Amino acid sequence: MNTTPIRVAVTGAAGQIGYSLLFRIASGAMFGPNQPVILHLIEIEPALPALNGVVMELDDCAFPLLKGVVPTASLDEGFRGVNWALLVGSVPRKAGMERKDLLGINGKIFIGQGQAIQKNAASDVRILVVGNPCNTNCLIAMNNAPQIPKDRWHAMTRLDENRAKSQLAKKAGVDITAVTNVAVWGNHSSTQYPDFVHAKISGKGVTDVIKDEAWLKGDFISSVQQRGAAIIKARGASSAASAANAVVDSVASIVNPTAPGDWHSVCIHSDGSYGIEKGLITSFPVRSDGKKLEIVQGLAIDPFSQSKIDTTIAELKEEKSLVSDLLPK
Ligand SMILES: NC(=O)c1ccc[n+]([C@@H]2O[C@H](COP(=O)([O-])OP(=O)(O)OC[C@H]3O[C@@H](n4cnc5c(N)ncnc54)[C@H](O)[C@@H]3O)[C@@H](O)[C@H]2O)c1
Ligand SMILES: O=C(O)C[C@H](O)C(=O)O
Repeated sequence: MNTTPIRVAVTGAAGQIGYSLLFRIASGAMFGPNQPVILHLIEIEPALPALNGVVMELDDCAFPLLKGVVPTASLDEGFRGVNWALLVGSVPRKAGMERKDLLGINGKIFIGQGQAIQKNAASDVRILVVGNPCNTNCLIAMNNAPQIPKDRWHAMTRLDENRAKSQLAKKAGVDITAVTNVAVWGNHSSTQYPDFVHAKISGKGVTDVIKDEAWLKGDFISSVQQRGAAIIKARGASSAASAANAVVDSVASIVNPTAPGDWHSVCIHSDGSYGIEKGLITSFPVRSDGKKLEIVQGLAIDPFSQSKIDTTIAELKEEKSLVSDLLPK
């Protein structure tokens, strides 16, 4: 048992995702069964009464690994000394909207949060942005915290990876664990490219197992791209439990070594790999050695994949230009 707890800040802690996420972190699902945690729960002032109810429920779980809870509306207090900052708090889209339509409402939240993380967090802080549009919100926070190394910033496409795996497993009639090497490229948006070309089923290329190329190039991609919207239509609210599960998966895959030969998807600061503009927060296939992430290099990108990647990167550039006034010069 480690004796020093990891301090984890969660913004929007009284929201839908928060309600699924906090209990998973406190139970040990994110950092393992021997790692104590202290939760810093950040909400806006009007949500503090609801947050108080969530804190009561956390108490009532008597989690052995939960060594403290700090509920607050103060960004300074909330981010003080934290090792991880999970930026969930922001407004979800409604039916008929694209995620980038939220930039005007949500973008500015990430200026103050980036600044407060830089001022208060532990020197080893790592950040995962979930609130949409998560890539560009992460770009805003990162650029407002220039002293934090760029490789600490992440935005979430693990939900898309998990969705893609589930679709491929169903189509091939195999267990979900047989599907590996699923890369999501680009933006967490309807332009993202879930890459079936490099994905594997039981170690074989997906195209050797699923012969229906029209499905792979058509319904597979669009169903992953549109899954968030389909859930909003069906539930009247955006995905929450599956999103929280993807947050747990994302962090666990960053802090633990990746299985040999496999990779996962997360959005990180582009270093120019695969010709993608430096500095954009872009989803790549990544591997971890338990300490550091690296972009998987050397994948051959065929013309079909390249055109999909070009489209999603063009959208990220467009989003960046829309928020230029939120990025310090
Ligand atoms: N990246 C992904 O894969 C993914 C998946 C699902 C949802 N999301 C996004 O996550 C976000 C949260 O979704 P939800 O369903 O939990 O929404 P929700 O409305 O249920 O909860 C959001 C919470 O954030 C709080 N909040 C708002 N502004 C805040 C601020 N400045 N500081 C702290 N807290 C603040 C609200 O009070 C609310 O409690 C949305 O933007 C949604 O689109 C992303
Ligand atoms: O689609 C949304 O707006 C919510 C979330 O980003 C999702 O992918 O489910």
